[in-house]
Amino acid sequence: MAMVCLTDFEEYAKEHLSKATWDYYAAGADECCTRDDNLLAYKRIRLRPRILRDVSVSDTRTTVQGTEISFPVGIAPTAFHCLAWHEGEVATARATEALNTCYITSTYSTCSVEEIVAAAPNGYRWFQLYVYRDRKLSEQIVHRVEALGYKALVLTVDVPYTGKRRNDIRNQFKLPPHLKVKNFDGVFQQETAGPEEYGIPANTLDPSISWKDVYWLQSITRLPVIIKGILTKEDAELAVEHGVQGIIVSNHGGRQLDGGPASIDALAEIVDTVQGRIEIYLDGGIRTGSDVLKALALGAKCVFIGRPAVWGLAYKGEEGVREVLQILNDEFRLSMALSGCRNVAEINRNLIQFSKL
Ligand SMILES: Cc1cc2nc3c(=O)[nH]c(=O)nc-3n(C[C@H](O)[C@H](O)[C@H](O)COP(=O)(O)O)c2cc1C
Ligand SMILES: CCCCCCC(=O)C(=O)O
Repeated sequence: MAMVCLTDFEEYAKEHLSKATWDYYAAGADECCTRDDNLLAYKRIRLRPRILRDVSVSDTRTTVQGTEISFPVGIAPTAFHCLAWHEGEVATARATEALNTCYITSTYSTCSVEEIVAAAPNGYRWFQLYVYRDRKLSEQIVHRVEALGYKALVLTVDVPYTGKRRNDIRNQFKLPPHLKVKNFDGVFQQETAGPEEYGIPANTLDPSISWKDVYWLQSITRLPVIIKGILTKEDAELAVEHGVQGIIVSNHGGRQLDGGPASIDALAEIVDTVQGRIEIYLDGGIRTGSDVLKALALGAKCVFIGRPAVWGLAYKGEEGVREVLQILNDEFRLSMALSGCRNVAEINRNLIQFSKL
């Protein structure tokens, strides 16, 4: 079967994964309004293409946190890759190394960070962190990833509690016993008396985290800290004031608060507030190269894909993720050229038709 666009991978994954696994990856919170709007919002945005600009050569390279990547699309942190493909995050890491882009490894990976780095030693990676009630646990993983050469910490701030995902509840979804959250093998896997979520003790994440924990994190690491899950200009301003190096505008793929904005709709006010003081990235609903172009035109430095990477894994492991990234890269290059941009520096807000917003 010829895979032409990311939806082809989605259809393949839906057909080939077990229902419970598919439902977990696809899930949005409650009525899934925000999840669905993440995609629809791109379709409401229209572009203003420029013509006759000699687009015979185009360059999709950019930098994130000072490091060059081949195009402005990376992989967002998603949990449990071994559910989609037996090699799990090792395959994802190899694909992103091959395509020279950024892979944000989830705290809840089913391969350990050591296995991931060994499999793709030259890959460019950030580590996504959840803050635990037991700060020592978070501190230990921070020091491990620092020693392994991870280049930034992505602090996820939109999960004080897990959103209500109806099908996961109906399916009583949990990680099967042969898979583990490998970074915490022997810690999370201990018998616990309390309730579990997804096979993980439910009370591990700390719902009391606050801005002072950003200072705490900065005090235990020399890595740049990037906050993932900001949707308002007020919080963006606080992030800058707290000295972080980046923001990922994100609603967690619509899996947390239902009724919040599509991430692309939240981007402009954040960009306008931050005024270039730190880098702004975005995830949520990116499915085509023109989505990438729109996000960059509205001020994102780079975007990240969540579910499409998992669909690629379900299709053919490393090769599948490579194909997903390559298709997005090709589509992005074409959209750039068709709108008159020769490189990412030429992408700006003039490309957006505001009267249609
Ligand atoms: C199955 C799944 C698991 C996820 N796991 C994590 C996670 O462990 N940590 C995290 O910060 N975000 C997690 N996310 C959110 C993603 O990082 C990202 O925000 C979202 O998937 C982007 O939307 P998209 O799937 O439409 O690209 C997860 C999302 C999905 C779909
Ligand atoms: C106990 C919390 C599990 C969170 C799993 C990963 C995640 O963020 C998701 O959206 O799913």
